[in-house]
Amino acid sequence: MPAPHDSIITRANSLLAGGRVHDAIALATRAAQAGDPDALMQVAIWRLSGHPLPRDLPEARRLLRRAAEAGHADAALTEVALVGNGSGGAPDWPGALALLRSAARRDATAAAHLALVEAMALRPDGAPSTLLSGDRLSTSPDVTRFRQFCTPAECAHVASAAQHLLAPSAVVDPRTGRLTEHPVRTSDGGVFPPTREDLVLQAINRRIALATNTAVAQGEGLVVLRYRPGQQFRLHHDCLPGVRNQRIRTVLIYLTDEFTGGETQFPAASLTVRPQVGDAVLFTNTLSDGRPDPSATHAGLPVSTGTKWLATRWIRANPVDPWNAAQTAS
Ligand SMILES: O=C(O)CCC(=O)C(=O)O
Ligand SMILES: [Fe+2]
Repeated sequence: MPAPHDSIITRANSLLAGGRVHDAIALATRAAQAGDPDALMQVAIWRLSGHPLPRDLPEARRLLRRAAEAGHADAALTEVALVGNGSGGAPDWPGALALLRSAARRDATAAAHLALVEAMALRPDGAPSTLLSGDRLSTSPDVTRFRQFCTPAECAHVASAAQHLLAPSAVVDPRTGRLTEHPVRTSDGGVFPPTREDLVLQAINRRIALATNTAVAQGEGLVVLRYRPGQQFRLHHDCLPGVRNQRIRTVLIYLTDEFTGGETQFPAASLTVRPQVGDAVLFTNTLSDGRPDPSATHAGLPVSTGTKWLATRWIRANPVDPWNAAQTAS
């Protein structure tokens, strides 16, 4: 028997670990129905992940709503993310912003997000209200740089929001079972899942959509990479082998510039881009017929000193569903 002071969540998780799935669900669901904020959040997480309950995004949103109303700060932020990015309903920027405003009255994290969003010039749908203009650095490959695409405060936010997502890009060697260095990318990195797309990130994603003349839904989840001295992204192409929905464009946003080395290089154009904080580089990976453009091969050169932080958004030919990873891979 678990100790009586164990939380419902601890008890539900130990029931799950012991294979007593029905008992775990019954315990947490009962507590959620009684209005326990942690239980509401737990059942919402199960509804989002699809384990041990079937995925049900609208139901997850209803549970998050009740948890947020009961004062669960993380539930409130998750609800804001889902309302804004259209998980379990149509994307609703004004609705998400109103929820963020109300969360910001109680929660410092929400208030910090709101301050960053309020400093942006946005249309009612969250897209930038100003035109973005870039400088063409090369035509083959097609590379454009947008100076100060993000403010230093936005860059700092993206990097710090990504801290808990970072994992070494090591892979398991199938022969030895041991972790070994990824053959191409030695940085640490992570992808923001839809549940963690706060409105600062969503506004940046909308800005990227405008700059690339694509729909927000064509973008894969924003990736953040951190390169320490010696780390690099060796020469590669962003197109994926054998997929129908190809990565047609890439946007890189330099989140820091207090480092040496770490330039982005496009050998076919003899082009080397020196990162400056907030600058974005947009390039096209495919030719007009949709096939990969060989000249778009590029590298992130090794960092010599300091730490390079980068945000990458790979943009597909057609919308991707962030809740369906299999679809992203094909
Ligand atoms: O680190 C860089 O400058 C390049 C990153 C890159 O190629 C990518 O994220 O696809
Ligand atoms: Fe790349």
